[in-house]
Amino acid sequence: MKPLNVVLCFLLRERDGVRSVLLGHKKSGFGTGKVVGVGGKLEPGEGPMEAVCREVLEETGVIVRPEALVPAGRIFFDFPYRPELNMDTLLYVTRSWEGEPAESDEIAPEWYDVERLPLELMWHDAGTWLPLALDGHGPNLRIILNEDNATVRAAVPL
Ligand SMILES: Nc1[nH]c(=O)nc2c1ncn2[C@H]1C[C@H](O)[C@@H](COP(=O)(O)OP(=O)(O)OP(=O)(O)O)O1
Repeated sequence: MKPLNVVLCFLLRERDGVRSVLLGHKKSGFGTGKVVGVGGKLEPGEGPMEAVCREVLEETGVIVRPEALVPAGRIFFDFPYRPELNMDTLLYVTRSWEGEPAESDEIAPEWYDVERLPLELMWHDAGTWLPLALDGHGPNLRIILNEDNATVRAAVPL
């Protein structure tokens, strides 16, 4: 089964020596109730960077330009027990945007200290790849989920 093509974008800012990342409380759709990255599925005919700019605008009201996006890795979320959920996910970070993040129907955005990510509120796998992506290590991983479609069976190089 063909995976869904997905993008995630992490806005990074530094204030008073503290590096923060914009994450969001998901209010609807897949992963409701979790803290997640901003992003979503590509629309037909759309390129990944185009999708990032659209999703960031839809979910947070912030304008990000394609030139400001830095590729930050690729994660294949592999759900062997629900293969229709498989997602091939491109990660991006950006340090430059216009506007202030605001709540939407999909996401309530919030800044988190990169050194104290809210991993207990996120997908179980986030601890495996998110710190690597935010530190510029460009993780390239297949995350294989367990039968509960939540906990991690394995993380293997792509
Ligand atoms: N194991 C996992 N760990 C994680 O951190 N994020 C995951 C994940 N599996 C999926 N995701 C993310 C990637 C993607 O941003 C999101 C699902 O895409 P969407 O936000 O587009 O879903 P929705 O159901 O809200 O879609 P729409 O109804 O089309 O808005 O879930």
